[in-house]
Amino acid sequence: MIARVPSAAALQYRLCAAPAYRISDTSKVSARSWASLANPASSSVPAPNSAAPTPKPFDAIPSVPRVPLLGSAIEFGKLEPKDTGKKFHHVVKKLAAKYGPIVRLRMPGYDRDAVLVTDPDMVADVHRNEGPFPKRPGVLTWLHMRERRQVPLGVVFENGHEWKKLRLAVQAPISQPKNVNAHFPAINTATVQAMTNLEQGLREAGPQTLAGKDPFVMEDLVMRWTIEAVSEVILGQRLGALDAHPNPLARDMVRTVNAMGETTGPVVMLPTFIWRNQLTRTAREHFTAMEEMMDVTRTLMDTTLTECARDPAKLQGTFLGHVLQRDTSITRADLLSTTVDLLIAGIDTTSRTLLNAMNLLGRYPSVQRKLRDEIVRVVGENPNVAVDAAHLAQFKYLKNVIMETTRVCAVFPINMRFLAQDAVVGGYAVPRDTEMMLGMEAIAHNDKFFADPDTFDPDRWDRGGIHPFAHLPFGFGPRMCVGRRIAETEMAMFLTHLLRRFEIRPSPAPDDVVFNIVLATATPMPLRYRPLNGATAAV
Ligand code: HEM
Repeated sequence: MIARVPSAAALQYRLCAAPAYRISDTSKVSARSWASLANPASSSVPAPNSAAPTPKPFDAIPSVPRVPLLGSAIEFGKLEPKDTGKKFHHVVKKLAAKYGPIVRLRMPGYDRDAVLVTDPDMVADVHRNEGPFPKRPGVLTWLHMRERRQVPLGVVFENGHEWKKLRLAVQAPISQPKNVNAHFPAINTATVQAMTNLEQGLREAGPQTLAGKDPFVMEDLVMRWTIEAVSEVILGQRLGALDAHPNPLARDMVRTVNAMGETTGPVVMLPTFIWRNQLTRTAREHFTAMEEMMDVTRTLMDTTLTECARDPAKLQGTFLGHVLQRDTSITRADLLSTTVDLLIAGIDTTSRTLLNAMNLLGRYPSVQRKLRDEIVRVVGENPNVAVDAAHLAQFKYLKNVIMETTRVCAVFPINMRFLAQDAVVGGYAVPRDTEMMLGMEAIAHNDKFFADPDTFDPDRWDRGGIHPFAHLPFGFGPRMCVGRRIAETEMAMFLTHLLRRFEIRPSPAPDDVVFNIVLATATPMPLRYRPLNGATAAV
């Protein structure tokens, strides 16, 4: 049966005035959280449009050539000859330019076609047909590793009822406001420590760096800060990732998250038998990194649980505590896989978005000034004043800055879904279970959907007129990012502290961005800082 779904163009394009974000009853995830500016007003499906034209057949969708084993990789390589896997976001844009906004292709290792869409109306068509248990394909190498180790797939890769069970277990502790707000003091303290580390780092790097003339490499510090914040929420304790001699487990985590990021793109472009048998160095490094991430998390979890057996109060309000106290259906193995998922999904995404935000704020001094003015108005000038939930609720421009950062510099170039039912997508009949690739980054950079798309213009989110499915940085529907509230809180907290202590000096745009699970700069993000007058002394 074809579900006739009217074009999303029929929806009202509303931004800030949108009523509470409503998702299917199967998910109790966040009501519209404070940074959710561009979420569609509702995910409910409008009444079918009986006047819709008969859909064109699936086979009429433009198709990318493919060969056995390699799928469409040869055509991908022609479009983007160098580092094709690492530049898959460019491939997506070039496919859209060559074949149009809907195209069939085959990923290496797959025996079925996927459909790539790069039009917000079609993204809406897909989400309206994702069903109450939205299904997303996994990364084949990650699935293989978990199957080999006989551990469950975890909340990111599980599907169906098993996913729902894990999702419900995760959701309350990490997305309900009262639970996230409970971690504010610890995240605040970690952020102050990160600011102290930054100032010390600038001093140690020399007067040119302290004066904001030479760049400062910030990746490691931001990543360690994110680990500190996420581990507070998940494990109920700070790891000491920001200490002068960081906890070795935190160091291992930075290393393995980076290695997983760097190796996934190239390895998934290889024929399956090559990575399965680990015939290349990158494939070997990839599997080693995944194994290590699992081992580090197991050690952390075991240590936490042993400590908490002695002092159960420690786990109060944390993800682990919540699951252990209330949910007997979650096994220890489920807990391990899902904790790995939360750490992987929560570290690189947030730290990359912050690095992007800082580079953009340096390049757009008037935006930075306007943001600092708002921060000082809401929290005050004294950098020692802690930031709390009431402050965050008052920010308006900060929300726009984060939203615009995720648009200009997305961390995920594509999102994925399987259709839950036969559907009409972009006027074509697409059968259920078809794998749909949503080219969100290509849409965000298309001047058809965003005026002057390369310009960092946070005010555009107040002007309205943006298609509600044109920018979904945290995804959409019951399967949208479960860590959104934590991510928003962390980023707001970090920028609020940073801009009260430092000026971000102008730097060039990063010249090379690669697909390392998330989009990341190939070399350190160009960033320069200068402490504001006397602001740092009292930390
Ligand atoms: C700026 C930061 C972040 C961005 C841009 C981001 C973005 C996303 C996106 C686009 C998805 C896919 C949603 C969909 O399929 O509709 C996702 C899923 C997910 N994210 Fe995030 N995320 C961020 C931070 C976090 C954090 C901090 C955590 C956890 C602490 C987290 C945990 C997850 C998990 C577990 C999923 C899978 C949810 C599921 O399949 O049910 N994310 N994220």
